[in-house]
Amino acid sequence: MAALPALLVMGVSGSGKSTVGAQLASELGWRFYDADDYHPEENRVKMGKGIPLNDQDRIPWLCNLHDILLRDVTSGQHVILACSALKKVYRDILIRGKNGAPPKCDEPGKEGKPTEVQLLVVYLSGSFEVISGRLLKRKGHFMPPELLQSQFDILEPPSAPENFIQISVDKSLPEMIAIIMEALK
Ligand SMILES: Nc1ncnc2c1ncn2[C@@H]1O[C@H](COP(=O)(O)OP(=O)(O)O)[C@@H](O)[C@H]1O
Ligand SMILES: O=C(O)[C@H](O)[C@@H](O)[C@H](O)[C@H](O)COP(=O)(O)O
Repeated sequence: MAALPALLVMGVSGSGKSTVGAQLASELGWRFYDADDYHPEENRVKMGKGIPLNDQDRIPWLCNLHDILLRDVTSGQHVILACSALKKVYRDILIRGKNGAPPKCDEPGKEGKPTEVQLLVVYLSGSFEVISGRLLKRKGHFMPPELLQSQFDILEPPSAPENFIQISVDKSLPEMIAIIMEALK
C-alpha cells in the first residue's frame, strides 16, 4: 500500500468536482488533476455528440489515471483527482489499476513496490434538479447537460468499506472545503 493517501473528488457532471478539487489543491499546495483533461479525443467527441461513455470507453482512461496517481503518491507527492468515478468498479481501478478490473493498464510495480493507491473519496451528492440547474448555467464545457440523467442512472454512491465522506452540493464552497480539511486531520 502506498504511504500517502490520494484524495478523489467524485460525483456526477456538474456536482462541483473541479471547483472543489482545484480550490482544495490551491489551499493545501497539493497537485491537482482534473480527469476531464485526460479523456482521449474519441471520448470527448462521443460525449460532445450527447452519447454517454460506456465501460470500454472509461476503463483505459481510469487505468491511466491510476498510473498517474500511483506515480505521484509513491514519490511522496500529495495529490487530488477530480473524477466522476461513478461506479464502484471505476474507483477500484483508480485504486488498483488493471487488478481492479478487466485489462489494459501498465504492468503492476516490481516486487516490493506499492501497486495500490490509498484513496480518500469525497463524494459530492445532490439532486438532479440542483445539479442540472448548475450545468445549464455553466459555460465553455464539452459535456452536454442532456447527459446528466445517464450519469445518475449508473451512479453507485460509495459505501462501506470504501474510505469516503459525503458532502451535499447544497453547501457553499468554503463549507465544503472546511469539511474536507477536517476529514484530513
Ligand atoms: N458549492 C457550490 N455552490 C454553488 N455552485 C457551485 C458549487 N460548486 C461548483 N459550483 C458551480 O457548479 C458548476 C459545476 O461545477 P464544476 O466544478 O464544473 O462541476 P464538475 O467538475 O463536477 O462537473 C460550475 O458552474 C461551478 O461554478
Ligand atoms: O465518466 C464519464 O462519463 C465522464 O468522465 C463524465 O463523467 C464527466 O463528467 C465528463 O468528463 C464531463 O466532465 P464534468 O464532470 O466536469 O462535467
